[in-house]
Amino acid sequence: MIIAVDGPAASGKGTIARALAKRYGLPHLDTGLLYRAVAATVLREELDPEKEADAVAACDFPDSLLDDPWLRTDDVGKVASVVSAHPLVRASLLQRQRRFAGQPGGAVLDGRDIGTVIAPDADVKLFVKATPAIRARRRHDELRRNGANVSYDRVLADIRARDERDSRRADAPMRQADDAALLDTSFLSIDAAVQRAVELVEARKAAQA
Ligand SMILES: Nc1ncnc2c1ncn2[C@@H]1O[C@H](COP(=O)(O)OP(=O)(O)OP(=O)(O)O)[C@@H](O)[C@H]1O
Ligand SMILES: Nc1ccn([C@@H]2O[C@H](COP(=O)(O)O)[C@@H](O)[C@H]2O)c(=O)n1
Repeated sequence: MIIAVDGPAASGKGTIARALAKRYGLPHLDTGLLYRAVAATVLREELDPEKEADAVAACDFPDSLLDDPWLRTDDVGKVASVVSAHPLVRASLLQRQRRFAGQPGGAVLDGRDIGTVIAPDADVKLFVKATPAIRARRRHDELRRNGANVSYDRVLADIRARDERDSRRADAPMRQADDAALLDTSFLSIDAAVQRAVELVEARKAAQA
């Protein structure tokens, strides 16, 4: 079974994807990490994220980079959203994601274009959303827990800018696939959001049986 989980930054899609992977015994890929690894390489090598050729050169990163906690920071996330708009960067990361999705038994992938581009034939597609203010609150809390000294207003502005870039780019913009179930986590606890996701997966499985 392939489960595609898409949605904007800090909507809770990673939390839900990890929980679904555990529940159904499937491997999980956080595809945002791949774009973050490209961004981190661009930053480390002092390349220009706006230049497609520079970003493409950064796609050849070592797998070990994916474990670097630096990738999870907001600064890297912002640059990830810039490099991810280049079609040649997306093309360079496409096969890796498709191979992961296509492994025997299936997989859970979360990102922005899983249900639309990476795995358009996924058995189950979820689009996870929450209001920008609630997402900013969650991300701000998370950053503060991790020791970052950043204001809520700055986090909200970053989230809005990232939404804008991710949904307006020409190639593989973030959007809900026509056949994806919408899961609004704005007023759900983590447990309730995961429970709802499981219900949606079970409903989709039953409809396909
Ligand atoms: N339903 C929820 N209620 C409260 N907090 C939540 C909920 N879902 C997730 N969170 C928290 O919000 C933060 C962002 O969640 P998560 O990392 O799953 O989002 P994401 O959509 O994968 O973000 P990104 O695209 O930036 O990787 C985390 O600190 C997580 O614990
Ligand atoms: N399938 C995807 C996944 C991510 N992106 C881009 O990467 C940025 C960081 O992603 P996170 O999920 O780790 O926040 C994101 O803002 C997107 O620009 C993507 O394009 N496609």
